[in-house]
Amino acid sequence: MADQAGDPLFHSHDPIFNRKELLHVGHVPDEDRIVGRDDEIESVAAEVGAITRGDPPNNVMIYGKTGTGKSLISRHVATRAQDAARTNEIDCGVLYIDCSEANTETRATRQLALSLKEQTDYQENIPVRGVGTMEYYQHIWQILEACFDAIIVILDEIDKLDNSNILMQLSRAREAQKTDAYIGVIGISNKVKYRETLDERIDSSFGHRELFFHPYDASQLREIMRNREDAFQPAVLEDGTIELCAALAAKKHGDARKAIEILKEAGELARRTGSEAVSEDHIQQAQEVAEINRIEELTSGATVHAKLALYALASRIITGDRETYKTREVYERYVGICELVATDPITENGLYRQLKEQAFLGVIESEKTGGGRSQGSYLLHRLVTDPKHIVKAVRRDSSLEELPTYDRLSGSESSSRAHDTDLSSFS
Ligand SMILES: Nc1ncnc2c1ncn2[C@@H]1O[C@H](COP(=O)(O)OP(=O)(O)OP(=O)(O)O)[C@@H](O)[C@H]1O
Repeated sequence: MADQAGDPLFHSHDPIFNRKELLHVGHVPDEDRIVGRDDEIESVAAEVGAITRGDPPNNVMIYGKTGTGKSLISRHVATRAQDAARTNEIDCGVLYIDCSEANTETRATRQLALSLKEQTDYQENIPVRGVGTMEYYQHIWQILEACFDAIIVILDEIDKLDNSNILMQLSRAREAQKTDAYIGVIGISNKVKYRETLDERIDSSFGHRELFFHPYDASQLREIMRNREDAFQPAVLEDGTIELCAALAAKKHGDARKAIEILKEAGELARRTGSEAVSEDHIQQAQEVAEINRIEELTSGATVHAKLALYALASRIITGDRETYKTREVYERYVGICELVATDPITENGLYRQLKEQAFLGVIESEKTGGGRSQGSYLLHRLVTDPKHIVKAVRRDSSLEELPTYDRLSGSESSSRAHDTDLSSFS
């Protein structure tokens, strides 16, 4: 076998990245790389901080759009509280549960029990299957009794849990004499209306404070990225790239994750194309890739007809002179497109339902407009993103790759190619 270090196939030096791990999705940055969240850090600490003095903490719910630092700040404060508690000789555990994966009470309690076991020298076997929620709670109470004075449990994406009983069990554990340890829960959700979904009994026993994290503005996003500039080799990021990346992410909704992802993708693009620097052009291209990926992900569970409906709306916008179209107008285009891909169309009513589902997923916006008493009202549909991205995302479906490209629809590609599609039905 060839010696990898000496094999010219594998470069020992990465010309673009220096510490790429700083840009990985799951990376938790050090304290000195956290920017623009001082007030939020203090607010969360004020709720759970009593733990560090051996007093009962408050539960707290953090709301905010994606990428606004909810998970990061929760983990950061919980870890600092754990350290501060230790200096006061208080044993405080920190547990993080991603409820989008552990989305049932059994899964969440199993993960809690297993994580607690991992942090201690608890000897009893905790089976991973074949036992119910009650048994996992038993292990949790036993471990808490034996090993902890307090714990902070972070329940990320809490709205994905199929029921919220765990909140009641954790907040009533002392009262029900299951354990003497104090338990503080930090719940995290993108859905501001989560509280309304809680059973009254659970809501009252959970008795939490609510905090709202606002989106970052462009200057905060710039700072967040500047603080990770050493992810790249010195002088690789051209002037203006971070500013552009921050401006693009701020335009979306101030999502720090998106900003970091775009920066990383731009670096990958530069490396793939053999460039020595990351330019504004790489950032623009990376943003497009990120947006197409996002749409592909959002529509991954959708039917072919839903994708064709989206494509029909996008193609109307590209070839027309308006941003909004009625269901009937989208349907007419959709029927023509079905012919192109040899698929039987569904009914107009069926298409209307598909469009409504896409509105629910946040890919389009549908607004009722109309017409006065005699004319009746109708829906107008608009895309939330650039139609070019929709066309590219839909064409990634292997059964739909024969659909006309964006360039073909917009007329920027010549129509003399061998496999040209007849667009006469699009007029
Ligand atoms: N204030 C900040 N300073 C530095 N990096 C940040 C900051 N806020 C967020 N980030 C980075 O942005 C990414 C997303 O942050 P985080 O996971 O905390 O967002 P979130 O609000 O929990 O999003 P979601 O609801 O999608 O889970 C992470 O990589 C995180 O390190």
